[in-house]
Amino acid sequence: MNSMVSLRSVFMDGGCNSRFQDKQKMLKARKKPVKVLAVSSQKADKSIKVGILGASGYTGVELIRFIANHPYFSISLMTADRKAGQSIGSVFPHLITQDLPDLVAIKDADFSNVEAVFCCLPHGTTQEIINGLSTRLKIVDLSADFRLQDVHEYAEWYGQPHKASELQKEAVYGLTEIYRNKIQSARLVANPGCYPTSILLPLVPLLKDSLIELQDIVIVSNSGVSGAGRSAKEANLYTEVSEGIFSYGITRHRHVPEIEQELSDAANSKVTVSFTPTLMPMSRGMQSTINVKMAPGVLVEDLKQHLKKFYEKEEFVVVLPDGQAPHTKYVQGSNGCHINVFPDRIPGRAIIISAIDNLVKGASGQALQNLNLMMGFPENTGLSCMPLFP
Ligand SMILES: NC(=O)C1=CN([C@@H]2O[C@H](COP(=O)(O)OP(=O)(O)OC[C@H]3O[C@@H](n4cnc5c(N)ncnc54)[C@H](OP(=O)(O)O)[C@@H]3O)[C@@H](O)[C@H]2O)C=CC1
Ligand SMILES: CC(=O)N[C@@H](CCC(=O)OP(=O)(O)O)C(=O)O
Repeated sequence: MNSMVSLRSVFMDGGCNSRFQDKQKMLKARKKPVKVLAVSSQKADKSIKVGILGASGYTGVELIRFIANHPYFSISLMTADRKAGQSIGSVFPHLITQDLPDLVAIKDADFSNVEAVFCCLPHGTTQEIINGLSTRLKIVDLSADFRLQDVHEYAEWYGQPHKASELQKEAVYGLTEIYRNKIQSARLVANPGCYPTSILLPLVPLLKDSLIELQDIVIVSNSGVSGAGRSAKEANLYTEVSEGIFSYGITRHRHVPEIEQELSDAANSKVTVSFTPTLMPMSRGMQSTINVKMAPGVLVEDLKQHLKKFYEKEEFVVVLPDGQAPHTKYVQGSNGCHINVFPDRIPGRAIIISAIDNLVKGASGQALQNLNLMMGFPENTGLSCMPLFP
C-alpha cells in the first residue's frame, strides 16, 4: 500500500488505525486541528488528478496556486472558453514556468484520468454541462447553480428555470465548518458565495443558539473587484472602480436568498436580512459589518464567548482579541476568516465584523477544503499558508 492510499484509509476509516489514534490523542490537547502533521509525515505523490473547468478565470487561477502546494492532487485538465487552445503561461504570465496542461474547450476535455473537478464557470454553466459528466467524478461547483434548495426560488432570483433541478436535492452546501459531515460523503458540493461565507460564519452559531433576534439583522458588505471575475465589464474598468466606492444590488442582490436560506436553517425559523453589498477599490478582500439585536438578557460578551467556543478547534476561523477589528489585509491570500464582536452605542445591539479573502475562503480555498474532505484527506491539506502581508 503506498503512502497516499494508506493516509486516505486512515482518515476514512474513522480512526481505526492506532498510530492515527495516538496522534489524535496527542493533538487533542492543542487548540487547532493539526491533522496536517500526519500529512506532512507522509511521502507526497500527487497521484490524484483533478480538473479545473474555467481555469483562465480568477477562482481557477487561485486553485492552481493552492494545488501547486497540495501533496496529493495534481492538475491534469484545465478548460477555458475564449482562451481555449492557449497555454497557461500565455494567459497568466506569472505561471509561465509551471508544468501545466494547455487550456481546452469543455467539449474537447478528456476526463478519463480525472477523479474530481472544480467548476469555476459563470452562473448557469455548470448546470448545463453537469449531466454530461461521469457520475464517478466528485464535483465542487463554485458558481451559484446548486446553492439554493428551492428550484422556484432559484428561478425567481436567477431569472431562468434550473436545467439540472434533480441534482439540486443532492448538492451539499459547502460551508465547511458547518456542514463538514455531509460534505465528507457528498458527490456534488455547492461552494458558497463570498458574501454569504463572510456573513454565515459569524451568524450561524449565534442563530443556532437563539442569541440574536431573527428579524433585525443589518449587513453591509464590502468586496474587492476580483469578486466580479476576470471577464471585461464596463462597470469594472479602472476608471469606474478606482478612488471611489458604490453599493449595488440594494435589497435585490442574488445572495439574499442564499444568506436567508442558511440563516433560516440555523434558526429553524424564517430569517429576513437587510443586505447591502458595496464595491471597494481593491483587488481582493471582503469585509462584512453586521449589526444585530441581541435576544433578551444576552450580552455582547456572550456573543463573543459563544463564537470563540464554537470555533476554538478551527484552523481557519479565528475570533480576534477584544477591540481588534478584522482587516482584509490580515487574511489576504489565506483561507482565514477573522471575526470580532463589538458593543453598539445603541443598547441591546452588537456590531459583528468579519473579513475574508473573497478568492480564498470566499471561493477557491473553501472549494479545496471541501474537496479534501470529499476525498478523505484532512481538510487543511495544501491550505495552511500564511496570509500575504502587507
Ligand atoms: N471571483 C470571486 O470572488 C468569486 C466567484 N465565484 C463564482 O465562481 C465562478 C467563477 O468565477 P471567476 O473565476 O471569478 O470568473 P471569471 O470570469 O474570472 O472566469 C470564468 C471562467 O469560465 C470560463 N467560461 C466563461 N464562459 C464560459 C462558457 N460559456 N463555457 C465554458 N467556460 C466558460 C472562462 O473562460 P475564458 O477566460 O476563456 O472566457 C473562465 O475560465 C462564478 O460562478 C463566480 O460567481 C464564487 C465566489 C467568489
Ligand atoms: C464584486 C462582485 O461583483 N461580486 C459578485 C459576487 C461574487 C461571489 O461570491 O459570488 P457568486 O459566486 O455568487 O458570484 C456579485 O456581486 O455578483
